[in-house]
Amino acid sequence: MRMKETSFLGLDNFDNPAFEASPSPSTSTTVDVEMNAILPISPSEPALEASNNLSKKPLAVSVRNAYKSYHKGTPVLDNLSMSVPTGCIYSLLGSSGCGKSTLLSCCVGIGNLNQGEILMYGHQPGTKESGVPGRRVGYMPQELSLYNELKIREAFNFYGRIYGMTSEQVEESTKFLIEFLDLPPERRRIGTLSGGQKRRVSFAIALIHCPQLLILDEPTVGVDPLLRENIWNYLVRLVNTDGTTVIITTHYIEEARQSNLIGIMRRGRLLEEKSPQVLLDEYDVTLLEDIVLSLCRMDLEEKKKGKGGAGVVDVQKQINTTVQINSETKKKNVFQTFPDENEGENNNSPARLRKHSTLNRQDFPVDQQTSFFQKAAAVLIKNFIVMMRNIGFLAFIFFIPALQMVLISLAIGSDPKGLNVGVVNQEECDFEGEGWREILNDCPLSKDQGGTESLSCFYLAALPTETFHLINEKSEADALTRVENGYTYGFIHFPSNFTLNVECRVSGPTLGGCDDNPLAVKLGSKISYSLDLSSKPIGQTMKRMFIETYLKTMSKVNTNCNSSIIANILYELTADQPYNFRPPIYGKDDMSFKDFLAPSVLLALLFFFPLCSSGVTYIAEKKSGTLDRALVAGIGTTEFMGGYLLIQVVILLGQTGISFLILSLVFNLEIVGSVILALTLTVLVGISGMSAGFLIAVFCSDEFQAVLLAMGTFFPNVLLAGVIWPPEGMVKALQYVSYFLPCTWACESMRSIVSRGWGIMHRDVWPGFLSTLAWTVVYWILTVVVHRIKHKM
Ligand SMILES: Nc1ncnc2c1ncn2[C@@H]1O[C@H](COP(=O)(O)OP(=O)(O)OP(=O)(O)O)[C@@H](O)[C@H]1O
Repeated sequence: MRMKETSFLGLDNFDNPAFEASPSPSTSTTVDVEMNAILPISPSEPALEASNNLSKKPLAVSVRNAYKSYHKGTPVLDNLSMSVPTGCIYSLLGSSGCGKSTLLSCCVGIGNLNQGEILMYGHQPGTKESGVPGRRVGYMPQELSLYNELKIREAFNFYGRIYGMTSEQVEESTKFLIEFLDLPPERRRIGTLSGGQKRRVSFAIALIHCPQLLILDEPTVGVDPLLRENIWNYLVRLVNTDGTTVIITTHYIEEARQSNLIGIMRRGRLLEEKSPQVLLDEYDVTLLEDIVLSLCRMDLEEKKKGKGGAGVVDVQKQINTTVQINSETKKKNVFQTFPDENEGENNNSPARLRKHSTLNRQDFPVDQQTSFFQKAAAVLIKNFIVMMRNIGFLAFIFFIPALQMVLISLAIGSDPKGLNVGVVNQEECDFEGEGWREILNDCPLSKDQGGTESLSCFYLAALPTETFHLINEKSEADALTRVENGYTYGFIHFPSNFTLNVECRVSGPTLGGCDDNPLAVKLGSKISYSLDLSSKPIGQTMKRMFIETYLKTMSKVNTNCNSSIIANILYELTADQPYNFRPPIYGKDDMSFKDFLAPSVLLALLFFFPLCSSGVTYIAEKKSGTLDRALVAGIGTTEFMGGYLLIQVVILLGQTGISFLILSLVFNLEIVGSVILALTLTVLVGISGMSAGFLIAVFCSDEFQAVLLAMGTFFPNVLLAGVIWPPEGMVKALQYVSYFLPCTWACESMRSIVSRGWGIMHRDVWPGFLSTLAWTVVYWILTVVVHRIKHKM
């Protein structure tokens, strides 16, 4: 025989308009549970009367034909209907994984159904009228969902602020909850508490604002029996005196006797929804556990048989077996029914403790909303405390971009040093002898003037000692072997009579001693370089240095030889070329690659670090459940992220200031234009990076994924945005791609400010600001939209 699913309280008719608003669960679909032997016995009269009273109350929560599956897999909620009247304790029971937490998360609005409807006080969660999320509900998720860095009092303050409580109200509530739940002192940091203590703090947070609706996912796990008893007594009292509605899940089945209604779930369906007594009467058992245990057994058996849908096993048979086992092992109900709260109050009785707190629901009217600024301030203060608790990490975060800049400045852009270069000099010059560099003060062309008469010696002496380490070679063959063996980066060759040939070339054969063959003179006056150019930066440095030194040498010859005729001609011929570089309009003659790199790398770093930090922090909040909890408490996406944004901006200001200070003081980066403009652009780029981090975080469920994604975007951004090489050097197609990257315009703008001194109105400057702002807006819109879609809020 097929049995109708859950008839609410066992009754089919409801006079209450709230029930009429939605289809009666009694008319909902049937479950495929074969109840061969079940012939429910009529419940006792008092049980039925209690059920009748409940059915007259309006519904706090109404779920109709809920269907949900994760990733289009097996349904977690399968056509489930549930009705929770106001002012009652509703216990959701069922085996592990049957969908209890999923159902609760959909009720509070952090999960969403694929089909069906949930109404909270007659309205969909997420609407203002439902009051959920918001101060109407106190939610305790299954995970602890606590900020380990906060002290107990600070955690209470955080949620108190979200609910719009005054500090006196929070104080009063805190005092009561600490005493009632036997919590450690309020100054204890949550991270140092035991698992059970943390769970109690989590429970206390749900209670702090005396909510109208309490949704508690396994609040009594890890709590000792005495305290469990107190908690249940307290819940009963809340229901009886304040009219609070409580939905609770528990695996301590017998606890649920204290509830007014029990919903038994199995595989995403609600099999029963009745008062405990009605259930016990109907199934003719003494323990609720017997009913649930048998359902769990059925699950296990079906899993073994590989069955998918709801059971086809004989429930009554299962229950009978369970009862047999239970009666052998447990002669007595281990979980005593709690004493009435008014009977014999002991010192720890919640009824007595409750008298310490004068707070009540009227202090927090549901229709009064906490303002945006109050909520954002709550997040901001919480973030600030968390940040200050990790002071070492904070210092690291402050200095990390500056440290990276120091590394980059030390490692990139400077000329290579200590390069081994061989010298094959067939002219006389003992350049390894002592004091040979002093010849730089000589005139190499005239012995009369005390010169060496060796232009080669003069040239070698002028080569920068920091860059080159010269090694005397006997022959070109030896020098070549050393290059081939990797000892030297090349060698310089001077032919014999190099100086004479140079003079002959300048003054002609009249000088005397010159070769008659002009070609021989020409060849004899040439310096030859044989170089290892496999390393472009080293090869280019060597070439540049050799030519620059040659030009300098000739200029020195001219000066040192008192502008003798030959020296003059020599200088005219070699050093003074028919072109002229006037002083640079922007930049400097001796500008290094570092000067090009520093401003743009700083921007790239200050985009990347906030991106990672905001992304990872936000994901950590998501994973720990604190984000969901804050959302249920009434924090909106914008308020939550706004609170983060402000704190990140403070960090960003620190990072930017330190980086600029180090760059200009230690590495002499000269900012020609407005420093304020450069700083503003950097901070804007950082905010843009942070916003990109939030966007990444809404897509990723794991920090590792987020960091991988961030790194994946970092390199294209650095490579294509003109950070280390100007876009003009890229192939045309990539240049177009480059214009659509978040840092390209900003980098160009930054260079124009730093090296050219241009202002905001310049056509190369304002696009950097505009594109950064535009990207930030795009990130925020996408983040909020995706977040809302995911949470359906
Ligand atoms: N985010 C998720 N993605 C995929 N599957 C999920 C997700 N959350 C829950 N589930 C699956 O949905 C099913 C129901 O999970 P749920 O947490 O609602 O069960 P439960 O009844 O609360 O279990 P328990 O009593 O052990 O807490 C489980 O099979 C679980 O693996």
